[in-house]
Amino acid sequence: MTGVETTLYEHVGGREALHRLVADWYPTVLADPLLHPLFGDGHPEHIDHLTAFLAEVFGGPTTYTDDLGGFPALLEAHRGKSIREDRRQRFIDLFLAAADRTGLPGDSRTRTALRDYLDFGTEVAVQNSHATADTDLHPCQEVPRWHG
Ligand code: HEM
Repeated sequence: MTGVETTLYEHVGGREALHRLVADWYPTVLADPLLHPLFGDGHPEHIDHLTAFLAEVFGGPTTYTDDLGGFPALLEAHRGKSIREDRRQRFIDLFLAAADRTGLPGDSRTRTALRDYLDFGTEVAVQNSHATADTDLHPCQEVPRWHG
């Protein structure tokens, strides 16, 4: 967006705010009857991995790409999961609820970016989760950078 000086990452409160959000969201995913069958009892490292991924998407440090496997790791995580639309929507709803609970800024820059990115990112995850060949994969083949 023209004239905006800060990255989205800085604008939303940096790693601390994103970590707070993901750490609040993850237990609600594990406790959710619709999502539990997919996530099982979870993996504690998921919180740090998703935090790093979102930080990178929003213009923060590139830790996910540099140290955590980058886009190939993300692809691998969703491969074969056959994510259904109702589960995709629940994933988003729980994320937005956690954003409210943890006090992520309520301004339109933050909320528009969050909603738009979640719509996009979950579409990518869903498509890739159904792919049986590389040609079925979503065309976005890298960690996206979301400018808002
Ligand atoms: C914005 C959309 C999404 C993003 C950014 C995202 C990101 C991630 C990341 C970073 C990981 C961990 C990979 C690693 O360990 O490096 C992961 C794993 C996973 N994701 Fe997603 N994801 C998205 C959407 C979804 C959706 C919609 C579902 C299902 C409803 C889903 C289900 C899973 C599952 C089941 C795992 C494995 C978790 C585990 O190891 O315990 N993801 N995702």
